Amino acid sequence: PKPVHGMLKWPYRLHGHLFISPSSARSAEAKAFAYCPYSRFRVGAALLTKDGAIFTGCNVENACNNLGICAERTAIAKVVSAGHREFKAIAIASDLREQFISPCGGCRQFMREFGSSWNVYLSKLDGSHVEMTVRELLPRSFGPDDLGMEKGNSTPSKL
Ligand SMILES: O=c1ccn([C@H]2C[C@H](O)[C@@H](CO)O2)c(=O)[nH]1
Ligand SMILES: [Zn+2]
Repeated sequence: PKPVHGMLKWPYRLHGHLFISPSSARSAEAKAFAYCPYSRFRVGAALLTKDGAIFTGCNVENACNNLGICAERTAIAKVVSAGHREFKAIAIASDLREQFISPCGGCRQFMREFGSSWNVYLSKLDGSHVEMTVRELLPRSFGPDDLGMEKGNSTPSKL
C-alpha cells in the first residue's frame, strides 16, 4: 500500500479498512510498553477524549497473576485521573494477525461507566479495525444510572 501524507481527518477509510488516526497509531505505540512477562501477550490502548486529548495504556501484569491490569483499564484510569470523563473512542492493539483484539468483560464494564454510545476500535496487527460502540459490546448493561446517578460523565470536582 502507498503511504499517505498530510493531515487525515479522524476516522478515515483506506484500502477498505477503517483507521482511526492518531489514536490507532498511538495504541500500537503503547503496546511497546506492555509489561507482560507471564502471558507474553502485548496489548496497547489509546483513548481519545471529546476535547481531543489522547491517553495511552498497556497491560501491566503481576507475579500475583490475578492482579494484572488490561491496557484498556490502564488508559481509562490515566485519563480519568487527569480530569477527563467524556470520551469519543478507544483503540486497542495487540500482536494478533488474524483476529481483532477484543476487550475482556471487565474492561467493557469499565468503559460503560463513562457512557454507552462511544466507540471502540478493535484492531489487527496490520492496523485494520472493526468499529463498535460500547453498547454493542455490552448490551443491557448495569451502570451508574441504575444507582440513581445521572451518568459517569459528570465534571470532576463533583462527586
Ligand atoms: O483486550 C485485552 C485482552 C487482554 N489483555 C491482556 C491481559 C493480560 O495481561 C494479557 C493476556 O490476557 O493480555 C489486555 O490488556 N486487553
Ligand atoms: Zn480487560
